Amino acid sequence: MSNHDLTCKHKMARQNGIVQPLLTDLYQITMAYAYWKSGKVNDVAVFDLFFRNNPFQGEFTIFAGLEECLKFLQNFHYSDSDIEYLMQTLPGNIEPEFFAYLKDLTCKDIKLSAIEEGSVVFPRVPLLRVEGPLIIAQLLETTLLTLVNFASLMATNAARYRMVAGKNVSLLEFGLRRAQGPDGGLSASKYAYIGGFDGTSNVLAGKMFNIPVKGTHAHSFVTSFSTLDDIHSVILRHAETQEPCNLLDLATEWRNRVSSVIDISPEEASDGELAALISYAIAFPTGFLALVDTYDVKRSGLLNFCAVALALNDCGYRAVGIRIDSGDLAYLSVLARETFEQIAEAFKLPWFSKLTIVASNDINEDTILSLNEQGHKIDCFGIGTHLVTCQRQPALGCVYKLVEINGQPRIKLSQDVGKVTIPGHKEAYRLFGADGHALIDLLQRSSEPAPGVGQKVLCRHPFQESKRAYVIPSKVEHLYKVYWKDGRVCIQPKPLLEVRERVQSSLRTLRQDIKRNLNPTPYKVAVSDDLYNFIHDLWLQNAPIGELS
Ligand SMILES: Nc1ncnc2c1ncn2[C@@H]1O[C@H](COP(=O)(O)OP(=O)(O)OP(=O)(O)O)[C@@H](O)[C@H]1O
Ligand SMILES: O=P(O)(O)OC[C@H]1O[C@H](OP(=O)(O)OP(=O)(O)O)[C@H](O)[C@@H]1O
Ligand SMILES: O=C(O)c1cccnc1
Ligand SMILES: [Mg+2]
Repeated sequence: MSNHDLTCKHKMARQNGIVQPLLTDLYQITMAYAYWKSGKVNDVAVFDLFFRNNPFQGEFTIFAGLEECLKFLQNFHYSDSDIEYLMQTLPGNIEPEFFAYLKDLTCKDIKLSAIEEGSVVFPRVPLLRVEGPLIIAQLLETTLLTLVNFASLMATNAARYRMVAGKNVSLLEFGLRRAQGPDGGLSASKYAYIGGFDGTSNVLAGKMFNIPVKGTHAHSFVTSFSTLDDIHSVILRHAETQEPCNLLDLATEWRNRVSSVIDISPEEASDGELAALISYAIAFPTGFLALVDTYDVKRSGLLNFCAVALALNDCGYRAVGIRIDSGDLAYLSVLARETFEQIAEAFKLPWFSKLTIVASNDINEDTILSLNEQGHKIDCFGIGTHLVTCQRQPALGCVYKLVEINGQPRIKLSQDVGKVTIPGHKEAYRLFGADGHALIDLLQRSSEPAPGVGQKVLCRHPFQESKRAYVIPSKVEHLYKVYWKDGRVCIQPKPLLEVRERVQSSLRTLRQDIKRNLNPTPYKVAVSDDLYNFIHDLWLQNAPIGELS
């Protein structure tokens, strides 16, 4: 296991090169031309980016991806080859002046307001508000969505794993091999860390984002050894005296002694496995964490591991622990802990009882909950597939909707009331109760005064007339800050470690019933009375009156 230096100074790391203006849907560029052709170059728009439902049958979401959005705005520029490609690809009738216009486009006239990255967020409350020239704001849609959707889904997924695992268990992300391609894997590692994982096996993610990189070894390392003769060198120098120690002799002797303590015959244990573990211990005497389930955890892996760990102890080194990657993880972790306790007792080595037990193999939220009920003795979960592919819900449905143009509100109607957009330039506030918990998120028109502490505010359900409540907040948090304006980043994004801490502090403001795994209570999102009337007046103005025949 290796630890990464966390004290490294934060800098806005370079963006994955794939994030560029052409990483968008064709229709954004064709619309840009049609806007341009129809004289909308000076139109000013407001777009909201929001989601409609929390993922994973939960009642909260973690907002992530903001830092990457800022880097995208900062670097937004069509290169010569981009323009050349568009000229070849778009229909031949497109006027050359449009390409000249695209060539000079930047995000200098865009203003981006956002909720702080790592915050808990809720349906319908915009995460980003993008204001500026219609054409440019429109061109940003797909890329901003792709940067926020998976990031927030992953961070939420990871935060849920952290909640069920509890704070005393380590969580490692092992998903790169199973992720949705290289970019999915890289993003998964970054946002798993933000959501509360402690490290990743993904080395590039470690380098790019300054995330601790950790790992053990695979079954192939064990199966590549067949007999004790496969050991290349049996010598390890003592940690202090530098005297050469024969680790094979020591481990063989210890295997006999351990076998009588735990009542497992050394004949049953695999010599190939012992050879592999000795070789691994010689390579990593200070980081000996061995996979013990290649043949049989009880009859071979544990015995061989204890033998090598005790041999290492004779050479002045302490082993780290084991990983179990198959079988009944509750039963095997309890068995391993009992074995370590027996050895600690028999050979007067109290630290042996505290050796780390890592478990992996298709683990998900439900597995962890079940293992908790069974009283497992696992210190660390290594989690891949379910975490990084977000198998339980593979997409967060963030959308990007026009809510105002040239100062005029816009509404998108739908048969499905939940899909009707909330029009106009709005502010969002989080109102807290006397016990410090967040009570409700309130959307208001930007022209309204902010709700005041100790003042009674009428909070209304955006679409159900009879659902309303008075709230007297003991604290009011304005959710938006301007992150990008006049062509520059106004608030530097926080280092990853601080965003990771923000996730936990933000989650602490939620009542437990909102966070529980089974049938959580919904958190309320409301609109002011003013905004309620504004929505419904606009709705009536825009909804066609049908004719019955
Ligand atoms: N005690 C337990 N309670 C609940 N789920 C468990 C427990 N132990 C393991 N699991 C989960 O059960 C599944 C077992 O997977 P599977 O049936 O493939 O068995 P396996 O042990 O991997 O088999 P194999 O030896 O073939 O690799 C995994 O998803 C694992 O996380
Ligand atoms: O199970 P996940 O949550 O995706 O975690 C990652 C898995 O990747 C590794 O082996 P791999 O699955 O490649 O092979 P194995 O199952 O045969 O061990 C590891 O041993 C885990 O099992
Ligand atoms: O380091 C490990 O143990 C590891 C890394 C990736 C996938 N499975 C396990
Ligand atoms: Mg596996």
